[in-house]
This record gives sequence, C-alpha cells and structure tokens, in this order.
Amino acid sequence: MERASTAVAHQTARFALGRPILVLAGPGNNGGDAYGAAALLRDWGHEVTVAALGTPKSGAAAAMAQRWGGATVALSQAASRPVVVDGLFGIGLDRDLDADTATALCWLVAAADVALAIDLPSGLDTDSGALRGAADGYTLTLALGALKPAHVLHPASTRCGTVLLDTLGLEAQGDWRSVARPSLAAPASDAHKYSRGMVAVIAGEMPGAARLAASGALHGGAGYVVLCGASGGADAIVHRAHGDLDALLEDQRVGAIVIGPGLGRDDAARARLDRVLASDRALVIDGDALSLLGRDLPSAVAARRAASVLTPHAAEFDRCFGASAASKIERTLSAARQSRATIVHKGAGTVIATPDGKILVAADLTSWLSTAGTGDVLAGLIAARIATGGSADEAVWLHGRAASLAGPAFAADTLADHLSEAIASCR
Ligand SMILES: NC(=O)C1=CN([C@@H]2O[C@H](COP(=O)(O)OP(=O)(O)OC[C@H]3O[C@@H](n4cnc5c(N)ncnc54)[C@H](OP(=O)(O)O)[C@@H]3O)[C@@H](O)[C@H]2O)[C@@H](O)CC1
Ligand SMILES: Nc1ncnc2c1ncn2[C@@H]1O[C@H](COP(=O)(O)OP(=O)(O)O)[C@@H](O)[C@H]1O
Ligand SMILES: [K+]
Repeated sequence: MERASTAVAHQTARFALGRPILVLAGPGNNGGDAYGAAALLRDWGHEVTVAALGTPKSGAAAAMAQRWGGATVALSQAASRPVVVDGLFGIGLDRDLDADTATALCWLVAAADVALAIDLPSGLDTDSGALRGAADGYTLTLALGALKPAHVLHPASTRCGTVLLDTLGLEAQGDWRSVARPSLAAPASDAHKYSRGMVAVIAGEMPGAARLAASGALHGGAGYVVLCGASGGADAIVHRAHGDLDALLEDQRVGAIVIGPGLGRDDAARARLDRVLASDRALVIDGDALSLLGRDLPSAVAARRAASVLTPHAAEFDRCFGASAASKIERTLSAARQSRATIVHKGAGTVIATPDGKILVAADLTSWLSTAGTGDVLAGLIAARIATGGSADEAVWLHGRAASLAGPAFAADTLADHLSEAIASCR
C-alpha cells in the first residue's frame, strides 16, 4: 500500500499542475491507497480535500487514514475540484454502487478537468468487465500490481481512459497477457511459394466472403492461396472448382484451410464442412461453419486429429458454446478446453484462448473494424500465419494494425492492402 499510494501521488502530481485536488476514499484498501496518496500530496504542498465513504476496514487502510489525519467531508457533501482521484473501490467491489454514491461520483468526475482512478474506476466488475455504476470521463487509470480483465474487457475498458500500469515491483504473474507485436522474419533465402505456406479457402453460397478470406491469406504472407469454388478476386489467387475439394484435402502442401466465410447453411455446405472436418489439415473455422455445427461444434472439433482455430463473434460463440454471464476470458478459456481448439473470440476486446490454457487479449482494436467482411479477412490471415508456422495471435495483431493503418471508415475490401505495412513493422 505504501508503494501504491506513492505511485498514485506521483501520477496525480504530474497532472495536477498546482490545481486543487479532491481525493475520494472508500472503506477498503483502495481507500487506503487514496488516504496515503492524499497525505503525500499534501506534504508536497498541494491543496487537497478528502471525501470519505465509510470508515477504513483493514489495519493498513486505517493507518493510511491516520497518516492523512486531516478533515474529511462526506462524499455526498463534496464540492467538485479540477483534479479528482477516485479511491472509492477497486478490485473488492462485490455489488453495484448504491444510487447516491454513483450519482456523486458521476458528477464529481464529470466536473473535473482531470480524473484519475486508483487501480480501477469505482463501479466496474474486475473479472467480467461489467458496469456496476461506474462514471464516465476518467482521464487515466493507474493499474496497480497487474492489469485486471476490466482494464481490457468491454464495456469496462471504455471507462478507464488511458491505462497506466505500475507493477509496484510485485512481479505479479497474471494468467493472461495482451496481444503484442509479433516478431516476423522475411522468408528464408531459399523459400519457394509452397514452403512459404499454402492456404486453401473453401467458398460457398456467398463467394465474396471467401474472396476476402483468400485476400487476407495472400496479403498475410502465404506463398500460395487456392480459392475453391469461387471465381474472381486478386489475380494471384489460384482457382479450383468444388469438384477438386477431395484432391485439395489430400494435398500435403496445404498448410491450413479456411472454411465458413460465405459457406452457406444448406446441405451442400454441410457436406463440404463434414469432408473438411474429417481431413487431417489444420483448419480455421469461421462464420457459417460455426453456425452449422452449433452445439455439436465442441465435440466435432475435439475429435479432429489436426489443429483447429475457431473464430466466433459473440452470437456465434453463444450458438456453439451456450450463453452465460461469466467473463469473456473464462468463457473463451472453457470453450478452448472443451473443443481442444484455439478460440479467437472476436469483438471489441478480442480474447484468444488455446487448449493448453494460454489467454491473450487484444483490447485496443479500432472500432472501425466493425464493418462487414473484416472477420473474413481475419480468418484468411490466421490461416496464412498458421501455414507459415505462426499463430492466431500474430494474425489478430496484424489485423488490428492494418485496420489502424487503413484509417477511418475503410471497407473490408481494402483492409488486406495494409497488411504489408503491418508486417513490415514486425521485424
Ligand atoms: N491486493 C493487492 O495486492 C494490492 C491491493 N491494492 C489496493 O487494494 C484494492 C483492493 O482493496 P480491497 O480488497 O479492500 O477492496 P476495495 O475495492 O477497496 O473495496 C472493498 C470494500 O468495499 C466494500 N464494498 C464492496 N462493494 C461495495 C459497494 N458496491 N458499495 C459499498 N461498499 C462496497 C466491501 O465491504 P463490505 O461492505 O462488502 O463488507 C469492502 O470493505 C485494490 O483495488 C488496490 O487499490 C494496492 O494497495 C496494492 C496491492
Ligand atoms: N467495436 C469493435 N471494436 C474493435 N473490433 C471490432 C469491433 N467490432 C468488430 N470488431 C472486429 O471486426 C471483425 C468482425 O468480424 P465478424 O463479426 O466476423 O464480421 P464479418 O463476418 O462481417 O467479417 C472481428 O475481427 C472483430 O473482432
Ligand atoms: K477506484
């Protein structure tokens, strides 16, 4: 708590620039951090007011309140100040904020020029990222010890402002980490198109979606991309008829197959899906393929001999694994274990889980990705990374970077054009 209060005081001082500071102190250790920071800021010469909610419950927090020693006002009586430090609740919040607390907090945060949350904005569920009365408008959140799921999961993440992490020297081992820029080498000097990674995309009723996936694979670094059952698309994509599917599944050079984008849900689609599932090729299973399998998906995929990557958005995830109130991280991990597949659970705050229990979160994806077809590009890109010996999280990072490079209001058709620059930044 000493280290936490000091970190909070330092960050606050950097932003306060002499302006009056209001510190909100709750009854738990989050409040303890707040009292300790208030005492330091006062000792450094800042004008500090403390608004208290309840009395400190732990010995450590009580000691910090004693160190503050000065007067406190009740939260409900607090006047606004240009700088607000929120130490009402952190990871110990176990129920919604009551209406009076939520109202006072919302008003004080909104009225401040700078609002800093200690560890978490008060009123967020740490593990699920659900809103439990939190205010809007924080400038920054100083995460203490380690990042918590609420810092990266939607909707909580949208309330945090800029998240800064101070590990406090605790070396806390989290069970998940953020998707990071991969390091990608250029192809070996003796590379050829097949050794670079060969990807097959199986088309269906809506060939445009499969074309987008093929384009994602091609621009994502694959050496050879076959589009099976659809014509058109980039000139470098090789076309095969649906009649060639069995031969393609036998082709040992094929490193990964994408099935699902635009596949359709009729009998022909189902028959193609069953043939592909029975193959010993690595698969990326997306869109209609996920919906066709529905609740049969976990067992159908777990029975496969080769690797599978599933790329559901929220509705597809529920269709395959059932709806639940548990956190996106827990649900994705459980789905990965059940299906013995890597799951890329898409959406604002994409969560990736592997069957061996590794969890990665991509929190800072641009919301311009929410346009039709970007998921198809991602499916192809994942296949390209897998066919070249890489991983799904590399693809998620590249997809996010390409979307940032594409700028606002891009169309999925142009997203793959930015993958080259995204890959170039991964040396
Ligand atoms: N752990 C570490 O390593 C470190 C932890 N650190 C800090 O400690 C923080 C966690 O502290 P914490 O565990 O005391 O929880 P915290 O969020 O202060 O609140 C819990 C209190 O609130 C109460 N309560 C709950 N919900 C409520 C509600 N809606 N409305 C009203 N009351 C409610 C609940 O009591 P109850 O009323 O349920 O008896 C309990 O008294 C963490 O975020 C970080 O800042 C750092 O100092 C450094 C390292
Ligand atoms: N609000 C958002 N913020 C960030 N990324 C998003 C958001 N909405 C969607 N995405 C991303 O955009 C892609 C959309 O995929 P998907 O829903 O399958 O669409 P489609 O099937 O039309 O391609 C996914 O990669 C998803 O993570
Ligand atoms: K807080």
